[in-house]
Amino acid sequence: MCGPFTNPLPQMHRFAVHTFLRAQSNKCNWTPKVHTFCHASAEICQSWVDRIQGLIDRDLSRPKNLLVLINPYGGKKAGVRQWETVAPLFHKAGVKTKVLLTERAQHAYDLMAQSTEEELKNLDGVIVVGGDGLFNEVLNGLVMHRHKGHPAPNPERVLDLMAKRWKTKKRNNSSSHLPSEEGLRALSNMERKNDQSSGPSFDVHSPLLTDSPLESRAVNSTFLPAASKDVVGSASTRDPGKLQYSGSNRHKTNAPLRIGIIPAGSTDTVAISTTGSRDPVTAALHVLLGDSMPLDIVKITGWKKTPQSVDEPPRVRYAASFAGYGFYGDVMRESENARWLGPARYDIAGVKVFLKHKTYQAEVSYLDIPQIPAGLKNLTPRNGSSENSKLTDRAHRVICRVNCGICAQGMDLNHLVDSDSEEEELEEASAELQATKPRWRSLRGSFHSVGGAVMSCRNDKAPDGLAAHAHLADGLLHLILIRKCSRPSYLRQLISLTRRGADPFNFDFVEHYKTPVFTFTSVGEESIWNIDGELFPAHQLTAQVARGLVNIYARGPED
Ligand SMILES: Nc1ncnc2c1ncn2[C@@H]1O[C@H](COP(=O)(O)OP(=O)(O)OP(=O)(O)O)[C@@H](O)[C@H]1O
Repeated sequence: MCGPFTNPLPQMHRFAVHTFLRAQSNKCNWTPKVHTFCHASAEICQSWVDRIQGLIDRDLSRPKNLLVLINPYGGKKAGVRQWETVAPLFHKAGVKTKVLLTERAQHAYDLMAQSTEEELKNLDGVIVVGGDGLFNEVLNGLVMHRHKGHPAPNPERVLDLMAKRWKTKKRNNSSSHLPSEEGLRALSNMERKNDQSSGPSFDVHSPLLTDSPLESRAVNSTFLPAASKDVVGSASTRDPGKLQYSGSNRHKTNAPLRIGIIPAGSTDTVAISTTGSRDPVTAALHVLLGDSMPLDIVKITGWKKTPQSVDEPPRVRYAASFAGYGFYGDVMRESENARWLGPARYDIAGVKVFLKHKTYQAEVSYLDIPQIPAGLKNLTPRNGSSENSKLTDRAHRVICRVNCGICAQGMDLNHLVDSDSEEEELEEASAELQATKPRWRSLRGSFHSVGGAVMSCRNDKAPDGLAAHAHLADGLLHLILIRKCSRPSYLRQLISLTRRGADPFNFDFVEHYKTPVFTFTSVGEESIWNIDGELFPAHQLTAQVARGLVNIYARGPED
């Protein structure tokens, strides 16, 4: 805000400029700061005010019209209070807000899904005052019927074609790529014998997708420089009531619709992973300054709720942070029965599920991209050896922060996913070309958990996140497999997540791969998927990254 007022001392005139300060302890946490300027001449003061206001008004990335959705029952039921804390900032910045309290689960989803394109065009953004669940509802409501992505590869088809191609290759070429022992193990996996073994199985060149799993959607990946944008703005109004978009007489910015999140949930993973902070005022400042960045989203397709299900169409859900099976699904299922305990329900459910120490048989396939741009290159395992991949991964760990070079590279992996390539063609291709080809790899075993993290998934319990060096907009997710291990070993792994700087992948029962897509098939007793904190039963599942599918009011963590 900036505006002149008269000094009690007769000859001085002053005006105030509202901006913010970074906290010394954690520079991701911002506090509002007011600078006061004065001059003896009222005209000069006014000219400065006009000049600053003119610059603010010309910044089209700043929102003017927002829809605010508050979950009054999320987290510690502090949603309304959090909004009341930050609403004066929106008022000062002159941002119009339409505020709605959600009345039930799925309310936010319905509002977004039922909004017409015209209504959405008249909004600069949707602000979620709640947790990851509410964010997920808004995300799904916005993209479910609007996102025209590539069809999900069916897990069964991936496995069958891999087996078929491998058999063909073996018949045609006695000097197969694979050591015979490994190949035989892989083949026996494919034939679904009751194999309890663990370890990497086999790979087949050329993905089996009918189309690329990657989004080539042009994203607004302008990572806005902090310094030029840090004056908040001017007068505002709060406009509570029903959902009515004011289409006329408004100043539409040129930025795409963005989603903002004022954290008021139990875990607030999305807010912490995208801004580094759980502070509502910081979150509000990111919105008011017009911060903008694309965010990768995982499209989850589930087939068959149970192995027995028949004639069920596949179900789709989009996730912004994490899809986890086994331990993560069981904890979520257990905690849903104890919502009345508030955020403490996760701890209690976690202990209960940990003590049961269950494992689940599954087959997991992922697309290995052997050649990806510099900076990411060595993060992807190249030879299936988990030991090797762990070493390269540790050596090239890059945390996603504000102005992230990796996310800004504009990586387009579509050319790597060439479904027309015939196996023979590939055989003839140079070694160099072969090295650039994506390939499916498949694993089978008993897992405590199977997880896909598309962002770091930082939270209070895991300060570095489940996947500390996952990027917000690189088009890849982190596939994390926890194989069967002893209870004390698993406990050590879980504890490593709670310690800053520890390495939760440095265990011989943990496997970790970066990929744009993976498929999953359960082979025995079933757990349930936990997708951004919501339960999702699926016997078979595909997770594919849609690169930069949505834009958010954030710039990435500064720390
Ligand atoms: N008025 C309401 N009454 C009951 N449930 C609601 C209402 N509004 C929203 N919900 C549901 O509450 C769920 C959880 O909300 P939210 O994500 O805000 O809090 P949380 O689960 O405590 O936090 P987190 O997801 O960060 O752990 C949402 O998925 C939504 O379906």
